[in-house]
Parts: sequence; structure tokens; C-alpha cells
Amino acid sequence: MNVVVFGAGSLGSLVGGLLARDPDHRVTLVGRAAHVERVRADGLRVSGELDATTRPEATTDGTGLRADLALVTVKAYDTASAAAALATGDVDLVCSLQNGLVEEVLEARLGDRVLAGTATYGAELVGPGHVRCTGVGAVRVGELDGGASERAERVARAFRAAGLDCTADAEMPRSRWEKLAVNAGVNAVTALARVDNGALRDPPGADLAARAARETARVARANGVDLADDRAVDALTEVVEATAANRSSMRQDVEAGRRTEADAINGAVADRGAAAGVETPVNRTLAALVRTWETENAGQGGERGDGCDDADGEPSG
Ligand SMILES: NC(=O)C1=CN([C@@H]2O[C@H](COP(=O)(O)OP(=O)(O)OC[C@H]3O[C@@H](n4cnc5c(N)ncnc54)[C@H](O)[C@@H]3O)[C@@H](O)[C@H]2O)C=CC1
Ligand SMILES: CC(C)(CO)C(=O)C(=O)O
Repeated sequence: MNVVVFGAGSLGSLVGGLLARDPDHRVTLVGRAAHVERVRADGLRVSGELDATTRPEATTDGTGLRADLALVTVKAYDTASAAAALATGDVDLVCSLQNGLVEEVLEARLGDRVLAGTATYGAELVGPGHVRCTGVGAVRVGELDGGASERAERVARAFRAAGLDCTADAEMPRSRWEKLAVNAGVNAVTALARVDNGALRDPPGADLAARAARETARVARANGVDLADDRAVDALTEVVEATAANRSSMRQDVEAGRRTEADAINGAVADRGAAAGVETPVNRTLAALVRTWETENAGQGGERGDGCDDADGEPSG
């Protein structure tokens, strides 16, 4: 498959680097200058829980690209600009692996080429040309409205051919909201309290996170998605246990002084809840607290800490 990975930061570099292990795939990373230059010169190194050095192509220009599949791995707030860039090219399928409710943003610009996806691999960009795998997880892809899908199967086969764990999911709407419930419970709480995910195993963090996840399940049901409260809380509990030693992505953003994805996670739950007449006091409060922090602090961290600064590209939001 000819695959473009739009947003070669942590997750995009990991997934793109691993996909490039299959010589039958042609992989192109779209990223920032320092990272792109290093990948072109020395290849992409994957370390940590997986070990590989591969040679994907790399570019800073995401416009006019031709691909069978574009994986979108920018932060949620950069989704609209990624969609605009992809719309200038010739891409058959587009699949988000992001957190948060972003697929509708892609669909508005790119139409029914868009598949939904979730990823539980953990990734951290160490520096230009080098990404660390902090957790071997799994990828799910499927139709936004659910149902069996030949094109999702094709994408899943391409991932598996390169040794990634990937399933075509006929129940993608539920899987997507389940992942949202997990992120609604984990991300803002760990970012605000500055704790590892494992702190949510016990009260009071566990109770707060479970309330955010239950609210998300209620909003999902009001939006026609069959996600039971217990299933959302079980998913949360499993992820907290499996990632107990992790710094959540939102905590990493806050500690680095970067903008967060709170709008696409807790904010999206609160907004969809309001539209459907469902009260979401926990998600609304978490989103407001993170936004309050962002107003005073985000953007003051300067360096990304991985040497792959955004300063040489489009501003992030
Ligand atoms: N890092 C992880 O372990 C996981 C991340 N996710 C989700 O995946 C998404 C991406 O997360 P990360 O990889 O951690 O973020 P990241 O910030 O490390 O990577 C995004 C990259 O996209 C680049 N980018 C944005 N617009 C661009 C453009 N127009 N041209 C070129 N490059 C552009 C940014 O400069 C950045 O390097 C988020 O929604 C996150 O929640 C989901 C599962 C795991
Ligand atoms: C699964 C989890 C909560 C792992 O930390 C994550 O997706 C994130 O941090 O964004």
C-alpha cells in the first residue's frame, strides 16, 4: 500500500516507522523540518518496547500527495488544516488514529473516504529521527457508521502485513466512544493532578475518572451509540491498569507548556451532551479547568522537548 502518515510526531512516526518494515508498502511521513531531514538522512529509529530502523520517505509539504491511504496523526486541533492539505492531493482513503471526536472534521472536508480509527500503542518522539515505543497496543479501523467494511479489512491487512496488531471493527462507533470515555476519564484528571495513570486505580481519582467515563457513555447513548456505563468504566479500569506507569498525553502536554486536546475530549463530551440534553458536570468542569490552565500557560513551554519544534511549520491552532 502507498501510505501517507500526516503528522509525523510521536504516534505517526511509530506507526509509519513500523509500517515501513513491509517492503511492499511505500510510506511517506509528513512532519516538521528537523525530523524530516534526519529521517531522510539516517532513516527512522524505533526503540523501547519495539526495535527497528526503517527508511520511510519524508516531507514537510502535505499538499498534493497521492496515496492509497492517509493516516491522520496530528493533534486534534490540527485536524482541519490536515484535512485541507489532504484535499489538495489524490488520496483514496483517510483514517484518523487520533484521540477525541475528530472524524467529523475530516469527513466535512474529505467526504466518505474517511474511516475511523483508534490506537493504543504508546509513543514518544525522543528527538529528530527517533521515536520510542512506550507500549505495544492495537489499532482498530472501521466505518464511521459501523458495519462490515471491505476497505477497513484492506487497511487492517496492510497493518498486519507489517507486523502491527490491527483489527477491522464492525462496531467502530461504540469503540470510538469507548476510547473517548477512557480519555475523558484519564487525560484531564492526570494532567490537572500531575499524576501517572496508575493513580486512578484508587479513590478519589478512580471515582472522578469513572464519573467522567459514565457521563461519556450517557452522551454516546443519546447520540445513538450503544455504550453501557459498565462497559465504559471497565474499559477505563483496564487502560488504567495497563498504562499505570504512563504519563498521559495530556499530562505530557501540560508539563511541556503545550496546548492540550481537552476541547476534543472532555469539551466534545460536554458539547454533544448539551446538544442532546444530557448533563455532563464532570466533563464540563474538567474541560473548563484545563482551558483555564491553557489561557495562562499554553504556548509558554517553547521547545517541544524532542527537537522537532512546530516553529518551522504551520502554527498549531
Ligand atoms: N502519542 C501516543 O502514544 C498516542 C497518541 N494518540 C493520539 O494521536 C494524535 C497525535 O498524538 P502525538 O503523536 O502524541 O502528537 P505529536 O504532537 O507528537 O504529533 C503530531 C505531529 O504532527 C505535526 N503536524 C501537525 N500539522 C502538521 C502539518 N501541517 N505538516 C506537518 N506536520 C504537522 C506536529 O508538528 C507534530 O509533530 C493525538 O490525537 C493523540 O491523542 C493516540 C494514541 C497514543
Ligand atoms: C490510553 C491513554 C490514556 C494512555 O495514557 C491515552 O490515550 C493518552 O494518554 O492519551
